[in-house]
Amino acid sequence: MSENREATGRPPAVRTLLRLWPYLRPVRLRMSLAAVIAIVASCLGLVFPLVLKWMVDGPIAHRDTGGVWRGALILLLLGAAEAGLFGLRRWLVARPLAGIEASMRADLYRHLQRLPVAFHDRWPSGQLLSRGTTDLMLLRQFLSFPLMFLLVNGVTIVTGCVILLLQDWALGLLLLAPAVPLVILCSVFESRYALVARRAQDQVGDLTTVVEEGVLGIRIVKGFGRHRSQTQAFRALAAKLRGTELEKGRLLAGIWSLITTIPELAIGAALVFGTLRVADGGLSAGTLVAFLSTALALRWPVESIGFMLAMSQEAATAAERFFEPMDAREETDTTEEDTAEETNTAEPAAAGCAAASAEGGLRFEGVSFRYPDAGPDAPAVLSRIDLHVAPGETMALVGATGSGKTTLTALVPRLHEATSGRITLDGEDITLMPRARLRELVSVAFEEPTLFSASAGENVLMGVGGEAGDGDLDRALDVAQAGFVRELPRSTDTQVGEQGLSLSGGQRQRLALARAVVGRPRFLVLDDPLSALDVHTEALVEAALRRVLRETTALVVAHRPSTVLLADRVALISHGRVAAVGTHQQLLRENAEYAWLMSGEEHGGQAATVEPLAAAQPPAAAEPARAGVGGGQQQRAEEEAR
Ligand SMILES: Nc1ncnc2c1ncn2[C@@H]1O[C@H](COP(=O)(O)OP(=O)(O)OP(=O)(O)O)[C@@H](O)[C@H]1O
Repeated sequence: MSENREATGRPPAVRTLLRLWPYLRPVRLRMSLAAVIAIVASCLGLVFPLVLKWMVDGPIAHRDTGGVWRGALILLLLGAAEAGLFGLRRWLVARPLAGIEASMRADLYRHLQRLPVAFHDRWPSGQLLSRGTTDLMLLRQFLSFPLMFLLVNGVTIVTGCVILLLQDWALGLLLLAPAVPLVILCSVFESRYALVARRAQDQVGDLTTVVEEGVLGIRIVKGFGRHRSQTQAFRALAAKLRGTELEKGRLLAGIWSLITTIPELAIGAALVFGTLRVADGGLSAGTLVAFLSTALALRWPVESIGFMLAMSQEAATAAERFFEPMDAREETDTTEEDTAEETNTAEPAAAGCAAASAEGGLRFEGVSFRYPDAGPDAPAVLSRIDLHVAPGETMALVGATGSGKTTLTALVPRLHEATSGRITLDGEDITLMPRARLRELVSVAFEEPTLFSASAGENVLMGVGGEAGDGDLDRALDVAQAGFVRELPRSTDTQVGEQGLSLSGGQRQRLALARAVVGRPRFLVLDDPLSALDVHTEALVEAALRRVLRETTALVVAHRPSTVLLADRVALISHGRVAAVGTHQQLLRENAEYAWLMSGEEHGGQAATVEPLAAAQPPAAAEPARAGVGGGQQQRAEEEAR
């Protein structure tokens, strides 16, 4: 990831940094005031040499002790004022900068939530994580320090140079001569450092991804004894990052030594030249002292330019990385207005399907789909799907692994957008509906149940957006046979831990199912939601689900016959097309592929000889071994790895 980006053209650092203006705008007055205060404080430092000149040529030359004390007092007051003003600047910027960082982070998070699933399929989560943490921290540091001090030090250097030239133009020119090579060196350094800084920050993102995967996949890592290879992969990335950081260090050391040495040589030359002129009587000792003190006072502003340029480059890189995901287009209609509109217009999902028109139910009309990152020449995952699930009907989707069942279900809540064709809910095109309304109408539960670091109850109630009462929670838990929650130490208030990993797979699946049904959705999309349950629990969940399915229009991906028996009709998906639609019995009799899929036989088995399953049989008893398609491609890959 990191290497590719270096090759691409980058906008100039200044242009990237200017994009931060909308965040700075609200605090511009406070920041400007802080900058003025810092400039005054910094220029006060240049008054010290002038006081020294006055002391050397005046009270010290005339042995006036009172004058020396007065000079010392002035120096003390100047020092106190300088320190006080710098402290005031710090106080002025601390609060607005923390605010800017917080609002940028909030914007990024809000935006990520609204980006399409296709975006998240492409982007490693560690990259996003590092942009929301490390990069924003770098930006805050930049706004707090280099942004202001490049200006402050610039003004101080210009003022100091004017003072130097006014004191003695010949010495002044001698001292300023290195400015030209320094500017050239700085610009070369800047362009080199920009590339290395980008590489380092991308590598931090890659490293974060590896750490995250290692932590989340700890069971697989341990289960397959992969900790060594994981550690090696981590070490390799960490070594790469270390190399890049060392490269940064080398560049910084190079520019720092040049920025320090060249002015020091100029000061040395000015000292020799100035001393000769004092000896000749062409220059007063006080003027030479003042000149050299001014030159020394300018050392820090000049020397600091090197690392402030480095920090600015890192900030430009951080801003570029921040705006990359921010520039990605959000799902088009997920706006606040939609939410408001939805609140006003959406009928309660609990209204059931009574209002369904003749066009009602869920309808796919000539729907095709190709994953956006698959490329234009890749074959479509779904081709010309025509399917109608009547109001109140449950349709099972059956098909071999990779045939496109999950993809088809993902199109209903618009997790992906159909490439062509249209999908309607009760006659209404889903692309014309506000997403918030669509997602209230449609509830989903996926095979891989995702839970959040919240209480079990909160996880379930996510399915209704927080307006449900205890009755709904209890009903949903009963339907999903998730009564185990009540046995937990703090009942439904028990925290389920990160991603619900403190629960078993079956328990997580039941909570995810409870979340899907708690809002009594009009349309229910279930992607093999019972796969992790033992046969007894599955039979209980199915019995309860049957009642829920009577009140809703449902699309259920099914791998095993017992789940298929929940459905009124079955659609067989084969290579991204609807190969057949009918009842379970019909398809068993008439469709060899379906019969084979339901038989659980190895590929090549005699599909035609498969005994049809009796629909009247109780689900658990009707179930043979899990159908051959059960685990999916990922699971198969894991088995192969084993
Ligand atoms: N994000 C993605 N980007 C590109 N291709 C994808 C993506 N997700 C799935 N695919 C591909 O789309 C095809 C259909 O996948 P899908 O998950 O819909 O199959 P499925 O029928 O649900 O399989 P299973 O029964 O194993 O869950 C597969 O070839 C898969 O490799």
